[in-house]
Amino acid sequence: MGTRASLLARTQTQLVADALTARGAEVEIVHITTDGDRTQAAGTPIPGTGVGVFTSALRDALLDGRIDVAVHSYKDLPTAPLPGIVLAAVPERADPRDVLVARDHMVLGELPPGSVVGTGSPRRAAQIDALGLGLQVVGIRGNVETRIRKVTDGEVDGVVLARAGLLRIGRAGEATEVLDPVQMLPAPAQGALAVECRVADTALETFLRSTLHDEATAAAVTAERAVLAELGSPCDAAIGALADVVEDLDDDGRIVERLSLRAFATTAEGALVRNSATGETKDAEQLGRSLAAELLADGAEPRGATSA
Ligand SMILES: NCc1[nH]cc(CCC(=O)O)c1CC(=O)O
Repeated sequence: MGTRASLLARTQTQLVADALTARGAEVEIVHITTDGDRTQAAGTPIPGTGVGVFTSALRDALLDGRIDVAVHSYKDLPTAPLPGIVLAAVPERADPRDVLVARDHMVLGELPPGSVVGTGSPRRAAQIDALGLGLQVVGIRGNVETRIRKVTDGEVDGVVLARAGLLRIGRAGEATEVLDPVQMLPAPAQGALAVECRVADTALETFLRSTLHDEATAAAVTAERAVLAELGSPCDAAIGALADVVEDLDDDGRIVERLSLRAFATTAEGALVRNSATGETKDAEQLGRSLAAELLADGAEPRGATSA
């Protein structure tokens, strides 16, 4: 198995490795350095887009046989499938919500106007602006530990991070507020992992799927990513989406599972447009696509139109 060298990536890979080992697999983990890690370490911004910079080196290693299994943060993967590689399993997702880590134990509403919130995510920045609290958003980069340190060091008053990442590295207790998705919709597939192998390794694919795959997570993430595929790309798009599997009653009064999906995107002027829909879990992809179409009809900026 290959992993990036960051604490979060290593922890996520170990989580999957442990599950495979428990089922009798022999696992060796190798570290792969990505362009994203290199540019991040050098402190240079990744121009325009971060799409795939963290995931492409792992996929290269998979394709050329240095590794057999790659574990990605699903939300960092480009939406287009890559020939030769198959998504073998989507394990049960961790908490998809974002959290605030702020100075003096403050929640968002307690930060005085003018307070500086650090995030490199256009999605988080757009939603913080939309709260109208007078907070100032500054772009920051670096791994999770680096970003928390910017609060401790007083460089910023707060940062917004994925709760799943903090949970995995054992630092969820440092969050000062868990942000409600009504205020802060997470990135599509946030908190979920994507476990990939080569298309040709069908026995390995079957093993990974039977050991790791979670259908409810996969349905939710499929709907969320379908919104993204229609409207933008990971990292550079101010797009949020969150699907929950909920219980509903069908026409005969029987309990059925349905997907409840909410999403937002931004107009060319930077205003938020939000919408929501529910559908059957088996139609997850279609549910996401039609919600994206509604967002476009509501004025969301179409894919590729953005210059910033
Ligand atoms: N963009 C980086 C990234 N990719 C995955 C996670 C956290 C884990 C996850 O969301 O699955 C993070 C850090 C963050 O957004 O705070």
